[in-house]
Amino acid sequence: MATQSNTSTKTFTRDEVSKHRTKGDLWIIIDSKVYDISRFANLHPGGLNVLLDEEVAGQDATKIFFGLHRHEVLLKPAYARLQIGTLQDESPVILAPIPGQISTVPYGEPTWLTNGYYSPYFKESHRALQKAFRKFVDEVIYPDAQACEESGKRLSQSVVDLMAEKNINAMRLGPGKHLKGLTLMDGVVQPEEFDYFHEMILNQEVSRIGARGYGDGLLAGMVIGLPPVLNFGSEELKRKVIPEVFGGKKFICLAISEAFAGSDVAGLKTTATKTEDGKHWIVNGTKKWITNGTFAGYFTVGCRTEGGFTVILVERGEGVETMPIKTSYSSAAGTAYITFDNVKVPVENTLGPEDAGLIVMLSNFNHERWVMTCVSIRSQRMVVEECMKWVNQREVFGRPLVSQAVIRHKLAGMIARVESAQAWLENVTYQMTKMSYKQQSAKLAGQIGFIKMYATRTAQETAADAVQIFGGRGITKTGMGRFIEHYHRTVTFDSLLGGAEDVLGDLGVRQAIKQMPKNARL
Ligand code: HEM
Repeated sequence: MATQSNTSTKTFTRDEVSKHRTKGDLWIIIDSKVYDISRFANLHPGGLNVLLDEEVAGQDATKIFFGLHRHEVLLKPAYARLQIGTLQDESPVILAPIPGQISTVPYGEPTWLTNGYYSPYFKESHRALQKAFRKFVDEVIYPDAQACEESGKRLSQSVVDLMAEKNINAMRLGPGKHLKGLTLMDGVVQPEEFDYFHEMILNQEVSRIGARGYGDGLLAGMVIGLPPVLNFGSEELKRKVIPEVFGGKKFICLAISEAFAGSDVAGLKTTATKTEDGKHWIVNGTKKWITNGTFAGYFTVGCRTEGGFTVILVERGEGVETMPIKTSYSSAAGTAYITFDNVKVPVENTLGPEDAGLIVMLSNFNHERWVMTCVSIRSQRMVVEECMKWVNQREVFGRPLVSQAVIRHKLAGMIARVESAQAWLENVTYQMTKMSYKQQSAKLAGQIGFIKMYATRTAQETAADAVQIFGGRGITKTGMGRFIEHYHRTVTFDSLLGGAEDVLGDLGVRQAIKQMPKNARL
């Protein structure tokens, strides 16, 4: 007989539940919770008949349920309210994720976050930032990411405002003077102690959202477009632009590539010519694949000028038009095609030396590639975690999927790849904390090229393996394999943004050969 354990939760015996097993009077048990699906059954996306099966109707359907649905299905309010009680003297084993929680799935977290393991690199402030920021990502960013990745809308202003309040935007530009005097993430880390490991944490935590287009829409344009202003802009320009961007009032993007040319700067066709009085630039041309371009208010633009190449900050206004480009990830990224038609820009907006602006671009490449590497490696880890869960819960031929040797072989490769990439990343990051920016350019450009090449290549291998493990679900946009489908569809972005793999590998080898000692012989 049903007993009332408190005002809202009834308890039932398994026997009682088993009496409700027909169309119109249908109960099931999932993880000790009792659901009345009598009315829902007709609306069930998987159909009515499967619910009337004798192993399901009135029975404990935990195993079969988790073989077919993600846990999040039961957490949705529309479905959660189908629960009418729990089993007497039993409690749930499968607990809902708690915001900020650390995964206990083996290899679901980097070693430094895994209970019982050690790392020489991470101090208390790193751990405090990780803890606070993960909670923020889970509670604030993740729900917005899922909604916008689907709708294609840019991130919500309420998220930007909260990020600004906690100075997350400023932290994403890495350590430096721009953090002075700011309260970072409610004070968990002091500006003067903020280093590249803190920044790595932000990059890696945010990539757990599993929404690649939104991830770039989450102000990636700022990460690559603002440093030229920060490092090469006049004091007056910085005073105006930086607070607006960090404060989330205006967005910025980096506009270099064109349909005509990418990193081949000599081939760019966008021009900037001076007015007769020398007070303005007149900018004409087009730019393509510009992340955050559709909603940016500022554009850091690479232009051909009379004697070379110059970087100019253009503000959205007369003559600037942006159009969305459809790519294989969501338009939440704001990827744009931009036209500049006789746009008048004050010469004070010039960033760095006139006609010698290549240095402005090159100076940020290493940092940009390192950021992408952080993201690529952490996304790979999420795929490892998804696969670990799936192979454990999915049954084939009456046994868990992981009992197949070929599946274990694939997992071995995935784990080895992500662990080696993370260990290398931590080493490179440590070097960054010890070197000046100039030393980094000289000594780490090649290493960063290599690690990005390695990370994005292994990411693609892992994506392909994950699809094989998930089968049809790995190519289905909803349900069990939805993160795998998304990852597999969008993984290529990382391998192209910031330089194609072969180009980066080649850069690394050329740098190494340049440093070969003259007396080296076999
Ligand atoms: C409270 C109970 C249940 C709820 C709220 C529910 C909800 C859903 C939802 C939302 C989907 C769409 C796929 C997704 O987004 O994951 C689905 C699919 C499905 N459900 Fe259920 N379901 C329930 C119980 C069951 C049970 C007990 C079975 C047992 C056979 C079942 C069998 C299926 C099947 C076969 C599919 C299609 C799966 C696929 O396309 O891969 N469902 N269900």
